[in-house]
Amino acid sequence: MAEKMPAIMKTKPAYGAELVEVEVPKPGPGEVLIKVLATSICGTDLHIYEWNEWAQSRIKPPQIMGHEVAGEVIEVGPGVDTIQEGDYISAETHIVCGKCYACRHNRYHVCQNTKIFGVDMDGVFAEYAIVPAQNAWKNPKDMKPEYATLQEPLGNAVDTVLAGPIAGRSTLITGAGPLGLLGIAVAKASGAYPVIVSEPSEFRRELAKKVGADYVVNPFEEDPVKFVMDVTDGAGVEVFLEFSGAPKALEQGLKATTPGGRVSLLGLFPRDVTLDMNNLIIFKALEVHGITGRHLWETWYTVSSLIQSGKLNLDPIITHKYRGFDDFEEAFELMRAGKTGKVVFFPHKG
Ligand SMILES: NC(=O)C1=CN([C@@H]2O[C@H](COP(=O)(O)OP(=O)(O)OC[C@H]3O[C@@H](n4cnc5c(N)ncnc54)[C@H](O)[C@@H]3O)[C@@H](O)[C@H]2O)C=CC1
Ligand SMILES: CC(=O)[C@H](N)C(=O)O
Ligand SMILES: [Zn+2]
Ligand SMILES: [Zn+2]
Repeated sequence: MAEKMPAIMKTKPAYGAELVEVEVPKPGPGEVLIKVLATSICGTDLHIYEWNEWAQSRIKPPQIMGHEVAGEVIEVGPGVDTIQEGDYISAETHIVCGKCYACRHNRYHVCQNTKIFGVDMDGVFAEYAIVPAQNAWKNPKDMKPEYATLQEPLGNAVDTVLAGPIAGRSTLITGAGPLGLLGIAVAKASGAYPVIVSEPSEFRRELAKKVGADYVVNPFEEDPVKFVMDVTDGAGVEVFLEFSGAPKALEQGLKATTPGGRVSLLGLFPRDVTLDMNNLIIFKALEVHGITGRHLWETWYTVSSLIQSGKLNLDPIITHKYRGFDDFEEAFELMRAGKTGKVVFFPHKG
């Protein structure tokens, strides 16, 4: 194995990132070293790349970026007995403390001391990477690396879609970015019908259709509430899944949800949102879920089984594949421009 490797690093507190040569790291106690077989870009990586306000408050350059991954374990650190050399793993990115009030109630997804790799420490946009053994998830050997790396964001989508009954339920999804597209795949694999998607980008509406959306609507040209009422004979949808983080989409979705229906909110809003709570939520007796991270480890079992079932239509979502990191700037800029679904790197060129 080489002693040096290329890595996409946030080198400076400014826009962008650099492809640099760094030492291949050694696994410390409780850690494993993986050969990265596939790694994908998350919206959070874009925020770090763009150096937005959140990134400025959280990231401490220089740091290797990236957290969605699939790889083969090539070395285990001292004290690791759950993972072995040769295991094919993905990783939960939230490193939880196991000791706080939330953890002691098995609510690891809201651990108050969560650290995230690729955010609070070096990440996986490299040929080799360190993963804490407690965060490793073993994959079946025949799972394609480009699917295995998507399990972490798929976990967000699974928790959003499956927070309540979905089979046979009319469903509105607002936002068909990478996460909304994964949400469509999960909703369709789980038997939702009809799945209506509201998304302003034509490119992403087309992707939504390829993934399996039954209807798509452009909320900037047509009223999505009327659209939903027409499709559902005036009833509104049973399930509203918010994946856009757009305040207007939230309001429209709540209006389009049938009284007594279920709402799951994953999208993060850029500012405080003002809503007519009485008429949009309380008098409609809506069941509202906030969604964050993934349930450990229940969500990972569901995600892995869904992929293995062959029922998740992931191929149209993976719009860009890169061998090596040489074109990483193109990948980031395309994603920033909304011209991608999921972007996957295969770091090893050979
Ligand atoms: N709660 C959590 O744990 C997590 C939340 N997120 C959030 O999930 C959301 C989705 O993530 P990505 O797909 O990566 O984001 P994205 O920004 O790529 O996708 C959002 C999509 O919403 C669309 N959109 C904008 N205005 C709209 C409107 N009025 N109606 C309908 N669609 C509209 C955009 O065109 C875009 O395609 C983001 O807000 C992100 O911050 C991401 C990861 C974890
Ligand atoms: C911070 C992240 O981007 C991560 N995917 C998460 O689920 O929290
Ligand atoms: Zn992420
Ligand atoms: Zn905790």
